[in-house]
Amino acid sequence: MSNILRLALLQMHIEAGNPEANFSKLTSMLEEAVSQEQKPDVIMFPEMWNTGYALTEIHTIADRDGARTKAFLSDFSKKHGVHIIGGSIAELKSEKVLNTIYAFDREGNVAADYSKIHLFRLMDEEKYLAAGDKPGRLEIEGAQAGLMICYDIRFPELARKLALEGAKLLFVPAEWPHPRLHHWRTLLTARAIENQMFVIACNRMGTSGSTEFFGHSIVLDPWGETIAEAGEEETIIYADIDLSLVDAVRSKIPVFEDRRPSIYEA
Ligand SMILES: O=C(O)CCC(=O)C(=O)O
Repeated sequence: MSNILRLALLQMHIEAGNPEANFSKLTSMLEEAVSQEQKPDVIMFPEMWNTGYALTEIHTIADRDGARTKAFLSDFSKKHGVHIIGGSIAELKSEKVLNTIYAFDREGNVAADYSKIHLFRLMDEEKYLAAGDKPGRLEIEGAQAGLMICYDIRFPELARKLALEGAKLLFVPAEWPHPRLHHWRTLLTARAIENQMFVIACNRMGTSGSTEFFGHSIVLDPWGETIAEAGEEETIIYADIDLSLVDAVRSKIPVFEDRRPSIYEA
């Protein structure tokens, strides 16, 4: 089993309230990613890519039980033999709308589902969406990975819990807007450094109403160094990561052995 994983992050524009346009855009970007000479092992995309933040109509346009999304992404991952971290979608479940990541293995099986735990009140999420209540984890080529969505990265406890449970990678789909680029880069870098893990974050780009999204999808290594980062345009970024770096960093600076939780954990 190789320690090297090739990643593709689809930094796409999302049309609010138009799932058809978004499915079509995603399809063409997925086709582009798998047509590269060196096919990616893992493909991911941004938060709420099916509907965008059309919150006032979200109940009507959310994907019921994620059925359409799951069928589409399962077929694609199986056909091309790739892992997919399916961004997140607005999903209607028991008459509630959740913001959910579905991840797929190379055979098209659902490898994990995770619904955003922390709702972002600055964008009225709590008025329209229900929060998830369990962490998201999966295994990719023998390595444990964690899932978080956008605002979740402001909660270091969640990333630390995932790392303590063995995660070496953290995937973060997002719709993170201007003017908080500094927060985006700083928080993601801090999660990578403090947990000595790869952080792979895919943001949307483009505008929606008066909100401007800056892209800057990024892949950070366990030292917090940037391996790849997009600008503000619609693009796909590719990155090769060597999973053995996690153990190397953790043995050089043994943060996890040096923790003293009895002093600072409630
Ligand atoms: O925390 C932030 O500044 C942005 C979060 C956000 O836009 C979201 O969770 O959708």
